[in-house]
Amino acid sequence: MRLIIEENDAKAGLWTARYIVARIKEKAARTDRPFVLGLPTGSTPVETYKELVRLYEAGEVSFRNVVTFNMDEYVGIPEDHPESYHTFMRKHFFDHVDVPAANIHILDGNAPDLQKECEEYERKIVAAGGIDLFLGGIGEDGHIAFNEPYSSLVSRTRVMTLTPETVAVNSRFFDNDVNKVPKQAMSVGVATIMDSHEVIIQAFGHKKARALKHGVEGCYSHEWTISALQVHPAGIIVADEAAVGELKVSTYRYFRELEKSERL
Ligand SMILES: O=P(O)(O)OC[C@H]1O[C@](O)(CO)[C@@H](O)[C@@H]1O
Repeated sequence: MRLIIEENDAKAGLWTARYIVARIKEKAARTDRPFVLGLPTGSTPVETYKELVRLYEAGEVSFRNVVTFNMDEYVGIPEDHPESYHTFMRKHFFDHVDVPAANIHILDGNAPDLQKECEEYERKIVAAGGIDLFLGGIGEDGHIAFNEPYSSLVSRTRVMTLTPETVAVNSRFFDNDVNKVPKQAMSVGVATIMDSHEVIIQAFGHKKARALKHGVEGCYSHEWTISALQVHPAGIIVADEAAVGELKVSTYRYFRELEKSERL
């Protein structure tokens, strides 16, 4: 696992966006096959999307040959609801870049058969050749996508019941009213994410520090689903200084030194 520590979320967003662009270009240079990108929503990736849009507008990258799979969506709210992940993605990314509509995949939280929708999503990922790079964030309880604590670490896309903690945290997007927050979501599983060739998890702010500590220094455990990244061959955590605030000094220094030597 690599741990990239940047001063703040804006710098971490730049690092991540540039890394993604480099990967897209690298694949384009060796094959015509599309780059398959897993994408998150939430406040965490906003700076990354801003930079990806900026790089697109500057002519540094095209998303014409990129296929996307979003990690999750609420169950039961209209697709055009201001807080649906469909709306989020259009607002922050898809409306500003050249990714073809046919290449975009987001789970349908209103599908007549949710289970079937989840199974088809897994099949579509396989048909696309698997995910090259999955970008994600973490919840304060260490969840990745909506894989709440005690989710199976070999889970696949399915309907999840959100914990009261996640409902409370997400109520900030629903007039601070927990009753307005959907109680269920569809989410890729931990194994869906871990099957990706590369995984980048972003963590910003002190509110994520406990989750990050468990993810980096804790045991591989379903209690903190972020810990699954420990067994991924190419996992990267991109954090700001606040999010690494609970790490041991020795852990912090080790990862810092590692990155210095990687750059040599
Ligand atoms: O970036 P935020 O808003 O803190 O949200 C964190 C996490 O919540 C989710 O949006 C949903 O669980 C994840 O996809 C994300 O990683």
